[in-house]
Amino acid sequence: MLSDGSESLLRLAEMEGRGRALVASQPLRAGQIVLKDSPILVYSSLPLIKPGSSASASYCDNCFRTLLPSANVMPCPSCSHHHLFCSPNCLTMATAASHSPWVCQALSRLCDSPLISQPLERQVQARFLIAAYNLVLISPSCFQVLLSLQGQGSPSDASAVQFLHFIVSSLCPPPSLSLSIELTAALLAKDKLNAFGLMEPISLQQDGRRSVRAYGIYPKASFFNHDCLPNACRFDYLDAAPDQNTDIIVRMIHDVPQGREICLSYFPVNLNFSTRQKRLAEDYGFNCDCDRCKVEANWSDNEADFIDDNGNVEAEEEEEFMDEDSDEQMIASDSEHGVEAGNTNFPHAYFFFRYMCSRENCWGTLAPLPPSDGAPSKVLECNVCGNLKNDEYVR
Ligand SMILES: C[S@@+](CC[C@H](N)C(=O)[O-])C[C@H]1O[C@@H](n2cnc3c(N)ncnc32)[C@H](O)[C@@H]1O
Repeated sequence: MLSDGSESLLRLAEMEGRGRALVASQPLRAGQIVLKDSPILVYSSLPLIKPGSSASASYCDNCFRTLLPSANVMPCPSCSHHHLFCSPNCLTMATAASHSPWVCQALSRLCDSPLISQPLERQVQARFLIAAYNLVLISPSCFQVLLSLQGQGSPSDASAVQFLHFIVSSLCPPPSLSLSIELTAALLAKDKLNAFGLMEPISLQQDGRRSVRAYGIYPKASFFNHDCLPNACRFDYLDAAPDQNTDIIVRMIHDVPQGREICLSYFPVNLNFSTRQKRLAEDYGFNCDCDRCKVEANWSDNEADFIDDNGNVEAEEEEEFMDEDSDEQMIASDSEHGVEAGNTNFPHAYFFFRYMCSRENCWGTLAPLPPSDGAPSKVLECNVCGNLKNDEYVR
């Protein structure tokens, strides 16, 4: 199930109340790469008819690299809806896979349908469905993997499911697959629970907001459960990696012992308690009772304000944990990763100070670069903006 050597670092386990989970099968070190994963599908997060303004970035419709003005961009010769590729190689690869003749025709028909007046979310869901049904044609085994992921569909999504099912089955039914509304519902649920967002370059951030350029389904990384204080985080290098640029890697944020579950945070760690609880219940269908939530559930509104809605640790608290005496206590609570270890009511302040990116409006998480020759790296990398920072705790 887990390949590339990651099977010796992580094992798949069934955990009560959490489903499948990835657990450290040996002690893991800060910065260690515990998983490399390739997507079974990647799809654009842009509207079906892409904005033509020069302010909006354009991405290769195969590898999702940013298309630079100087690039030798190749349009799809068969469709009129702006599918662009960064090289002849990407065009050839796409024509045989993600932009197959059926996808090309299906997207063209959707661009001429009532779907284009629907909200962006609906259009992107349609893009996912087309990519998912295309898997049946280009890689039936990957389609089976997609079906095996968590997610069954819920009544709250019924109207979106009905609409998308009607549009796809009437305008562009996939060959050799009998569509059912149950299949559409299950696929959309799998997308919602498992898709990873691949962000736009930080240089395109507008008003402090950065959008997703594409979504990918990563079959092994889909087994990571959530923790509001994650011990690992994932990185992608869409514009930087010379090949297989849509692969992701997961690196440890700090050391963990054998047997510990390895978790990611499903969203930026700066969100406050009530926002996190709401998102996890509505989008992922569970109530989080991680160590951080156990502590924050008991905070009064006043204490909750230690972290404002933007994730800033407020001055008084920051001073407190930068104090020499409290420093050790917070290191201790972090290494235990439990609420018992600290006797402050903000035991995870240390995590924010050390592992949250300080760049304005970034909210990324920092993980050390991989250890070299067994020694921990002194450099932390942000998984959102890519900034590198010296880790003052590593001497
Ligand atoms: C991406 S999947 C993670 C793998 C999943 N456990 C499985 O069995 O395939 C996301 C789903 O896992 C479950 N999950 C993730 N984190 C959890 C947590 N901290 N507590 C309980 N369930 C969790 C929820 O059902 C969530 O919708």
